[in-house]
Amino acid sequence: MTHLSVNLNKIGLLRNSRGRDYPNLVDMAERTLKLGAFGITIHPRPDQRHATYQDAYDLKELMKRYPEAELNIEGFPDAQFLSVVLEVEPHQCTLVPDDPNQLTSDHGWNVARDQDALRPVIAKLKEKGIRVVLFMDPVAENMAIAKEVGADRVELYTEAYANSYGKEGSTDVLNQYQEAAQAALDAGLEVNAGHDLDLDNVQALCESGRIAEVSIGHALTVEALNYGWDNVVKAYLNKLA
Ligand SMILES: CC(=O)[C@@H](O)[C@H](O)COP(=O)(O)O
Ligand SMILES: NCC(=O)COP(=O)(O)O
Repeated sequence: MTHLSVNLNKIGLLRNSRGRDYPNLVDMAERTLKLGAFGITIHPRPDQRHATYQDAYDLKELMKRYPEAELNIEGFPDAQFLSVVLEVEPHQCTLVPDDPNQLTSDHGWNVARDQDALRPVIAKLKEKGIRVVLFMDPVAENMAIAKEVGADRVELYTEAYANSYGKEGSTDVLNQYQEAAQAALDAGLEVNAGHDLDLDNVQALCESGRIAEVSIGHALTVEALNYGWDNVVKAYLNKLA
């Protein structure tokens, strides 16, 4: 079974569009946990275009009432992000090598190049008991160094998989992800996955049993416009059971 962590960035985007607390992100998080989701993910970016740093504190309070569930905070480890994460102490922190001006996340870490910067950051997070995940492209050869710099898990960046799904050559792409996942497991890492996953493509990625957790937000929110939030969350849970 693969755990579902629902990314609420797009709920934050909708909320911020009117400068009011509607929809309330914490209410949506609680609704999602009550439906059976394993966790909640937010990715506060420096411009706080959607999820905010305050959301992290507010969700931390919510999670105290759901001890079985997890909070995952994703982001680039700049000083502000790290200060918030070290205060909030989420169950999991996923480090993403995003530039502040990127539209969205679109690449994984170059751990070999960035290892000197990553090591102390990872160590500081782990001192607080936070599980540390590195957002990575699906390259099997890069998994050992992710372990070596101290990560507990990798999150496979799945946009390429999503783009290939249902098209010619999709099996080769899926095999690349499975090989990268196996290499991570062989290195002593657990494996998460995320970005552009949806109700159509998620099951084929996860049925091998290698993926511990998927974090899904954008497509889930769009699908909810068509089928309803509760129905979509339950549909993901069925696909991942
Ligand atoms: C790291 C990743 O792929 C996603 O978690 C990211 O949170 C998407 O960010 P946006 O919601 O800003 O597109
Ligand atoms: N880490 C992936 C995530 O949290 C959500 O990505 P997406 O489903 O919004 O593309």
